[in-house]
Amino acid sequence: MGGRGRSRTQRKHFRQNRENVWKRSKSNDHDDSTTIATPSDDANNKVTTTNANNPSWEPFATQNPIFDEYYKGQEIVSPEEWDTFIQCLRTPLPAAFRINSSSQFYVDVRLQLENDFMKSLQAEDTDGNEVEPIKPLPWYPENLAWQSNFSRNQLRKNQTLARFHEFLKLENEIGNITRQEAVSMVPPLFLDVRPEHFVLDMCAAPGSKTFQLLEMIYKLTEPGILPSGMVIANDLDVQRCNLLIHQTKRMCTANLIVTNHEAQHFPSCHLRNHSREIENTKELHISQLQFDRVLCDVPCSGDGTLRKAPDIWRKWNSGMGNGLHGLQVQIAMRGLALLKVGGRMIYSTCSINPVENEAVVAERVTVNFCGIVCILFLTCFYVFMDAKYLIPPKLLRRCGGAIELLDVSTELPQLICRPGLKKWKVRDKGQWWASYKDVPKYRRSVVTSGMFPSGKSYEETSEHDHGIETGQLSENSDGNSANRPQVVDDSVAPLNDLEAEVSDLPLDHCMRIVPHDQNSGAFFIAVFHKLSSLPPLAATEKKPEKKTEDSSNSQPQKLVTEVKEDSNGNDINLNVEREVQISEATPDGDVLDDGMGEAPMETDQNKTTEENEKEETQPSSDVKNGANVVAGKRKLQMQGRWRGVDPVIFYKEEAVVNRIMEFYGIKESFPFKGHLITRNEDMNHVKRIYYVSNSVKDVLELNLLAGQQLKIASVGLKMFERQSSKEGSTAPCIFRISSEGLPLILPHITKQILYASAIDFKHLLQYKSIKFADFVNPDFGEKASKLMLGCCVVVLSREDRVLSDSTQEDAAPIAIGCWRGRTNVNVMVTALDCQELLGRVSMLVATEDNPSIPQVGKEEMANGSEIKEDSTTVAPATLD
Ligand SMILES: C[S@@+](CC[C@H](N)C(=O)[O-])C[C@H]1O[C@@H](n2cnc3c(N)ncnc32)[C@H](O)[C@@H]1O
Repeated sequence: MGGRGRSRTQRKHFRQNRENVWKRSKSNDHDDSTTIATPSDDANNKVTTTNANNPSWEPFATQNPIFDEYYKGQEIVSPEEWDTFIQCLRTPLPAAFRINSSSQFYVDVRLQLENDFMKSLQAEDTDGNEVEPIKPLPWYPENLAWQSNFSRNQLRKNQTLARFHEFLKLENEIGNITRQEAVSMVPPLFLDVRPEHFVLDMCAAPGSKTFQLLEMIYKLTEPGILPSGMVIANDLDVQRCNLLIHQTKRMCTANLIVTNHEAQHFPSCHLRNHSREIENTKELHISQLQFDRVLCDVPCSGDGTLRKAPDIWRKWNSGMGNGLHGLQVQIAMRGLALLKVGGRMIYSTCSINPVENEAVVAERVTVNFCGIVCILFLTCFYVFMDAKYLIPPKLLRRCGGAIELLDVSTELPQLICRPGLKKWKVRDKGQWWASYKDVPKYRRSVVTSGMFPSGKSYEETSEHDHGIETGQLSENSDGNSANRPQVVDDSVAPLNDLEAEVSDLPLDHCMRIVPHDQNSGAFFIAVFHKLSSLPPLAATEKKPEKKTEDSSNSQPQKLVTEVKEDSNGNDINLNVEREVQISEATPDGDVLDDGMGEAPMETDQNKTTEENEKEETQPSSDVKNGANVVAGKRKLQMQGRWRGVDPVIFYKEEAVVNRIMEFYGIKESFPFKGHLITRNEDMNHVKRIYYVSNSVKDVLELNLLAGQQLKIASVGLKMFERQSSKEGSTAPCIFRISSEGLPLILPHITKQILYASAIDFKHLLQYKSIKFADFVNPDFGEKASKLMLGCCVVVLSREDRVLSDSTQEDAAPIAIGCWRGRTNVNVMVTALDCQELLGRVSMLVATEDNPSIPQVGKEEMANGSEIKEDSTTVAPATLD
């Protein structure tokens, strides 16, 4: 599992993804500046920084007076700390990365970091610089997360650093490490995920946290055994979803479904209205989607990532947070509805703004789900209706008690977190508002009561002082009319001396990470525990939010089949096809305007899942012959009601499945039949067969019965691929085992396996194709010649593996997929993976007892620059 089998397309996506890529070094220094953050280059503490995304190489301005005014006003840090805080925000972020604990070689990678790089760098004089070049993040378990912090200058002068840099790039490409901002690694650590959990990651792209969640699900599972839990990773944005799919492919997991929904409308596939189907389906294990754990890492203004994305300095204004508050509440409340009683949910943002953080939490804690729905309802119509006709929020607070806010700050004692704020103000159009009662009527569609610490509605706070309503003008401290519609320039408004409301909720249980505490980005985390079912929702018709005057940049979206559900995620009304116009005050995205626009719900992705997955070891051939292509154009695929998405079909071609089982000698004990799916309706031209875990199978079956409510972008582990070469099609079994699927199926197959000595295994990796007669061990060649024509698996013989302290006795076998041709054995692994495996195997077996094996290990591992990125194809079209 993990670390193998990535396509060229996938690697390209990695490189394009700012969050997750270690870019290959170029001779250009500017490019290097994005490769590794270089705080010490900012020697003069100038308020500028360079960025490769800036085409003119103009430095970014790293200051914004409105930002300063806003956060000073919010007292985000004490006045004494302000200078340290703001200076820290202006320096680039140290690079951080995680070792993928699902990778076969993760222990070796960690040892290399601890024993080789860290010690060597400590021993060397790194240019007299006091910055520690690499160190494990003290709060991350098992030394699996690291931070590196050195300058281009140091990199140029220090050979160990240069070697380390190459090592990072290679390991990232291979999938053994993932680049991820340090603070972004925190939320999953508080989620307490166990292997049996059903986990929902509501806003998951590009997938850094999904990857962590999957690692947690897989923790402690034996090779070849799947955990009983699963992860559903959802994101609204199709392009970002694709990044997520490529990112998580490195996990080689059968326990993941990637979906493409608005999180606030995520379906629960409840079968209450389908009792007939339930009766017919005796084996259905679940009748509704409910989750043990929910991660709600919502879209936010992203100002906590200023050190990584300095372009935000220029764009930042206080309207960003205000505009996102409503959406954040909706997503979080949907998460709570889908959470099982007893479950845990995390709400997190990479924003510093209390309106996006504590205010969202307060809204939920105060009134819980039922209350929020009603508050949203009130908010939508406040502008139209007199408050006296609406349900008083005092009543709504009685719904409280179903959710508690946990204090988990002691769970990671080494992580420096500050308690959440209990008081803040709201700023809108250059005005500060301390209480909702002060907000003029014409702004109450934008500034809602839930944004304030008390969460009190107009009725509650105004004490019937309806001056504004009756047209009396009130004046703010500057003598301006507070309720007269006026355009106030955000940059010139004075900081009002208002006394902020103080929340009486335990918002100090929330955790704020500020940059200067541990040289990191900023983050906000709140942990919820669901104590009991949420009160049933009154028959409230959810209506589209009124388009506010701030929503000029929102896109109307077509939402098909909005499934109405009550507060516990039960469907109220299924299969109602209608169109709703949704408008949001600001576009979403983790960092606003990140160049990835919001995708409409119905997208014609124009490509099938199969087409999207570029062939790894053979040219694409059979798509053209498939039924999907009509008169040169692809017919639009349909997944239930979702247009433009490939269907998910259980693969039940009895003859083919039996042939595969027979050819590889798949053990009866392995749950095989019923676990295979394809994304192609034309069974004669299926190119790939995917394997799904029990848990994913259950969800897919439920989804089918519930009318395909889930819009599934990706599911299953690619287990078999059709071998479409001439020779391949004459083999007894035309489906070869894919490199992703090999670790899972290997313990369960009994045929087509060869055990190679270290020298023959290495020769295979080096030469890729070897004639039977040319193996060092003639016995191996003979055994190979006796296998059936077609796919086979070559396993490094255990006797030839030197098990060091780091490699446990029960370590997973090292194996590669090959093709037994008429005269040769051919390796079917990408060139990059061959190179990396060669290095690892060399380290494992190159000993004094084995002097014939060249000592290529360490150099090959570190010398990533010698590896040609494009040399992916190793299995020749003609296999012999
Ligand atoms: C902060 S990012 C998530 C980062 C991600 N959790 C990770 O660790 O890699 C927020 C994500 O929310 C997505 N998003 C925005 N609006 C959404 C919505 N209404 N429903 C679901 N996802 C949404 C964006 O496309 C973006 O990928």
